[in-house]
Amino acid sequence: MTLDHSAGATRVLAVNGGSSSVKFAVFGAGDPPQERARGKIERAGAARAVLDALEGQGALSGLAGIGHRLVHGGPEHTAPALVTPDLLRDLDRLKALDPTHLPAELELIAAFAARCPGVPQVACFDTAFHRDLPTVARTLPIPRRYQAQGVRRYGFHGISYEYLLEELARIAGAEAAHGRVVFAHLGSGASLAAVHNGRCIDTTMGFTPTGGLVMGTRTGDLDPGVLIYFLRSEKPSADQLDALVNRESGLRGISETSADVRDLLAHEASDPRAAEAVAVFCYQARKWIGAMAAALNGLDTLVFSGGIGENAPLVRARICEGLSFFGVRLAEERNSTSAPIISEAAAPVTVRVIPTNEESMMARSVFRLLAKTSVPPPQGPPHG
Ligand SMILES: Nc1ncnc2c1ncn2[C@@H]1O[C@H](COP(=O)(O)OP(=O)(O)O)[C@@H](O)[C@H]1O
Ligand SMILES: CC(=O)OP(=O)(O)O
Ligand SMILES: [Mg+2]
Repeated sequence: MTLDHSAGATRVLAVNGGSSSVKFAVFGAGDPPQERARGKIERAGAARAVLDALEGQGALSGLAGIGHRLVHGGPEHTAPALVTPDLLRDLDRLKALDPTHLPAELELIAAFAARCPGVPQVACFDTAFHRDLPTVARTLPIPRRYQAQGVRRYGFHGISYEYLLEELARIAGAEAAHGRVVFAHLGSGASLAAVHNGRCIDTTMGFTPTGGLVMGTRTGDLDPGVLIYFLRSEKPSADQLDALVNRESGLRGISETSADVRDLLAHEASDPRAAEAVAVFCYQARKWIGAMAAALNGLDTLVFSGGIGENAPLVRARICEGLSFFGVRLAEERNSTSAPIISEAAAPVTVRVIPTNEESMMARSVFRLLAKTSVPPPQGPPHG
């Protein structure tokens, strides 16, 4: 990638540390921020390797700020926040809530602090979008004393949802964005959010990103009795149980071959296990969309996003197949090309495909926070 290193360039780097890869993008100032470069480091391994790769691509010079996706903010962190020693101490205590994402994300922040001293870092929380979940949606039916420990439903993918909501307002207008909207973020992690008047009123993931809809390698919601059965029959350790529900299950577990919907679609004609995995995914997504629409007392807009939602017309068609009873009707041709609107013109529910951009949302948050707190950009001429 090539970056504009001209003097005075104000750039923000957004780092999206996922469960299996690190995505990053560099943005110049603007509303929306202007994307200058982007990349993805697969199976990133160590934080140092990520930093070396970014440095090699010139992404670390002349930065005014760095935004990080933090999957979990716990009950207290409900807005993007400047990274400080206090915040880091606090987040360290939250690691147990999401061992799949949080430790690696904190490691990245530490590595950036060492490599880019003086550049402010901003933590953007996936849970923040869901901060106003109504009590009925956030309460877990377990003894009340656990609430004090923060054991409740949080919801995730919030950076993506915030971006999609802003995009929906930009593309379709404020009225549509304030209507009853279900966002379907279907990637290797997958969830849905029910949003009305810009407020998230329910979502499928709960206490951790393991909950809700079946995913690439995660179970989604599981009858707790299944875990009790495993605990008694196989006596797994906590780590083994974690690996079972987060890495060995979902589409990978059902198909016994792959967590990737592309592979499963390619083999569904010849391998019934692949066909079953895709069928379970589509069936569950349909059921959950129905549940979210019930929480909203109806549906005006359905938005597909994420790697699967943006790129798999067949999956979208199968999900929507059984939803015609409440007005979801796809236009086959538009769906096959992943057009911005894929529903029939006269259908009561407008179905859209909006590519998500968590990095852009993070950059927006960093620019906004830097403007508000007037943290001075690092001095010295840009290099690289
Ligand atoms: N053309 C495609 N057809 C079907 N599925 C796709 C396609 N492209 C990507 N995907 C799915 O999207 C998933 C990745 O989605 P993405 O949102 O990038 O995930 P994450 O950010 O969680 O790593 C892949 O595992 C794959 O299943
Ligand atoms: C929150 C979450 O599940 O993130 P990802 O889909 O990136 O794994
Ligand atoms: Mg993702």
